[in-house]
Amino acid sequence: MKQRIIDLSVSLQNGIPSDPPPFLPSIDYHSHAAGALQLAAMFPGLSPDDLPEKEGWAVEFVSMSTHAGTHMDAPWHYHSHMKDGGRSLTIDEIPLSWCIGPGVKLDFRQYPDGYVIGPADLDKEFARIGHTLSAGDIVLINTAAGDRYGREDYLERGCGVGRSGTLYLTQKGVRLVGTDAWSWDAPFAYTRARYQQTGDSSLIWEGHYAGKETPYCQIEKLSALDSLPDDGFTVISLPIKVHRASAGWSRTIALVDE
Ligand SMILES: N[C@@H](CC(=O)c1ccccc1NC=O)C(=O)O
Repeated sequence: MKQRIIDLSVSLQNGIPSDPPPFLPSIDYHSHAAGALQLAAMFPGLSPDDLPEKEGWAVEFVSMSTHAGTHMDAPWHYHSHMKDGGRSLTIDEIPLSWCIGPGVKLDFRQYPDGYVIGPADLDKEFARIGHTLSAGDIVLINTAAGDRYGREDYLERGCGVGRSGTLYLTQKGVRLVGTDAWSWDAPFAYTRARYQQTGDSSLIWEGHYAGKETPYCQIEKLSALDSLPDDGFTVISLPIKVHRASAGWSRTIALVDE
């Protein structure tokens, strides 16, 4: 069967507000002209003028966190150990069977920024699209943040999934979820206000911390979720293996039957 490939990943890019300022990625581009000098230095007697149109190699040096761009969080990101005491999985330990599977997309673009999705919202959306959740499904949420990537308000846009919503998914055997927002949790600007009003620290990062009970991974900063069907597609998201790390950059794609 013929399959269409949809790229669900963003490009890492300088100069866009993709993360809080201290965490912005930085890409240092070395030109073909600079590369000609580097290459010539490795071959005594060679001049940059001897290279094709005086060009050597282009290369980039990148400084960034493991959470820059489209990436997958491992349970180690949200706690060092699980509720039962076992050490949390790091990104290099995630079973690849979690990373490839049937996808289902939930459309939460109409929910207000900062809204915390719970089981009733999930039930309503699964009923609307007529999908029965199965163990191993990869659940992607399309939020209002999706079409704001690279814009000033990206970090404050979209809804997130709370503790009860996350447990609803993981208790049914979901091991990988994804969002086009900055975090699986609601934007911190809203959680900060709720924390200030209530003093309740259990509201902070509640969706992430729910993974201490049943481990799961979340892909963040996805792109183009609006071009996916509701279900009937395969997600492939293979995180780069960074030894004992909390996350890995992950080129994420969907395969849709034509
Ligand atoms: N959005 C992520 C956190 C995150 O992206 C992050 C956390 C710590 C340091 C840097 C981060 N992001 C980008 O560099 C989350 O809520 O899991």
